[in-house]
Amino acid sequence: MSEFERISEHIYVMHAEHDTDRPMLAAVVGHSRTLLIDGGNSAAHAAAFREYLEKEGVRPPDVMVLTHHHWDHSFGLAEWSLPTIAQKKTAEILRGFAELKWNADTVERLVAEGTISGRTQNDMLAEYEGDLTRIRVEEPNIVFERFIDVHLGGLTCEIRYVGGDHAEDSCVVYVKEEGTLFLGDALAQSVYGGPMKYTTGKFLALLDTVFAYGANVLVESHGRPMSREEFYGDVRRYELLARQVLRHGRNPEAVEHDLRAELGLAEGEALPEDLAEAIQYFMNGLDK
Ligand SMILES: O=c1ccn([C@@H]2O[C@H](COP(=O)(O)O)[C@@H](O)[C@H]2O)c(=O)[nH]1
Repeated sequence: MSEFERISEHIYVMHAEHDTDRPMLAAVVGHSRTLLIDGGNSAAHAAAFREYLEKEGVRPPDVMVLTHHHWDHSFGLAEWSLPTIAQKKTAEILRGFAELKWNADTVERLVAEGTISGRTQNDMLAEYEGDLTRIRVEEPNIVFERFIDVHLGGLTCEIRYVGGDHAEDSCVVYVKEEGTLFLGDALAQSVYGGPMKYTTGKFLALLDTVFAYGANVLVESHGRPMSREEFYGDVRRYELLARQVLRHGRNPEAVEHDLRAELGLAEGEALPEDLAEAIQYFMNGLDK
């Protein structure tokens, strides 16, 4: 069941849906322009958000930005017929995807070569109801390298390339006057091209970048909007973990031991599952 919400005076969202891996879509509405953040994973996903915005009487999007190239954020692009802003690498990757003839064999080949995962293949099959020939990919047409600002009338969205493990082209979008930072999936581990990983240096540098905004609300594409306090509380656990990995290197037992002490876990109390997985991702990210 799709869930829509006006999260502030100027920001409307369609929340993430996990069944077919639909990320959050957002519309940032200024006096003279509306910016759409991400295009969705399919025409159906895009249409659901557009219909909600119409129903709410919101000024329709004038321009879109992609947070990164992954299918779930970009394959709905064609449905919107909008000027689309993307980082240079995002545009390059989607140009390559746009040239493909999409069908089950193409997706099978992309899985075999590690460009996407078997889980993505399943998510695509679910979203496109088994017919992968319905996939349409379009290339973005406004390309930037490091920063671009979008003025919406009384609101400025600062788009910034940050990279990271999840996708080499990840960007964040800061709605300055609202103090709201859209993180896309920038803080997540890698998902394609081998075992999932976090690279300690990249992760800690990214956290510094994120903290420097001093945002009041932080939004991850597959999560719920969080207050600064909630977000810092959650991500701080990963920061502590990354610092233990810097200290102990390829010694997961020592990492876990000291992390448990820092988190104040009692003897016999289980390490939260997400952190146990993340230890493995950080180990995978260490140089061989
Ligand atoms: O652990 C995971 C998480 C996700 N995937 C697949 O990758 C794509 C892109 O990742 P996002 O975090 O959703 O952007 C996602 O649609 C899943 O199909 C994965 O293989 N393993």
